[in-house]
Amino acid sequence: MVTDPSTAFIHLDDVTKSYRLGESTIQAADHLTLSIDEGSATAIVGRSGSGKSTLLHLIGGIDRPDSGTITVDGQNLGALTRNKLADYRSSIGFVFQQFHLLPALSALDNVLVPLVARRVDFDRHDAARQLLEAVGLHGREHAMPSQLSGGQQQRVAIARAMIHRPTLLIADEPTGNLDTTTATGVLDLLFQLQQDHGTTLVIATHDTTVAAQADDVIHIDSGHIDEQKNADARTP
Ligand SMILES: Nc1ncnc2c1ncn2[C@@H]1O[C@H](COP(=O)(O)OP(=O)(O)OP(=O)(O)O)[C@@H](O)[C@H]1O
Repeated sequence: MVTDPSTAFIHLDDVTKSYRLGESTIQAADHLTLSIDEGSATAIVGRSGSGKSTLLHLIGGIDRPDSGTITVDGQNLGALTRNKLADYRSSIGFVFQQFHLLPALSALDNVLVPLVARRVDFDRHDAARQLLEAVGLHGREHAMPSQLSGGQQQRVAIARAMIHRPTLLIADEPTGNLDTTTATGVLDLLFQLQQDHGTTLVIATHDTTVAAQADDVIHIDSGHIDEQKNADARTP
């Protein structure tokens, strides 16, 4: 668990983000201060509308805060130019509730999408095949998304999120569209990949069982932190 913000991989200091909705203002991030360790798995839990996605969007550089600072891997996101922020965003692996696979591309080609126009020092096809095998889809490389179940499509999406070897993986309700058994398999896979690759995982979920697998759990309500605690459930 993080004790020193100066050594944290992700640090938010007094971050706010509000949205105007007609006459009213919604405080989606309400003076958030938190730290996340490199290589850890952090669950963001809270009821619908509590601000989980907002927090992930701020960490992922998809949204900019109204005030406060966000530092990731030593970079102050607020100080980055538009191009540098785009580079930062593309360095992250994102997994969403909707799988967002390209329907005209095979599983293998979907996994390769993040590497289009990117120079890499590894064999991209080998890497994609290995990842599809790691997510349990060996033999389904050439299947089209429409030929895969929801759980299998999410596995492809996870492989796609990992293909560029991100140091940070952000997952927003990744099991929201899956039945309980399939969801458990997908979560186990995310945590396994996180451990195997030393990736920092930040996962937002309604699913309280996720908390038991995470290193840290941040409870949010109405945009502010109710509690940040070490789940202390993982065997060393
Ligand atoms: N673009 C937007 N414009 C206006 N209000 C927004 C916008 N995005 C989010 N909100 C509001 O901000 C609050 C937090 O939303 P957010 O999506 O972060 O919650 P959440 O915890 O991820 O919810 P869910 O679990 O339902 O996805 C909500 O009240 C939501 O309606």
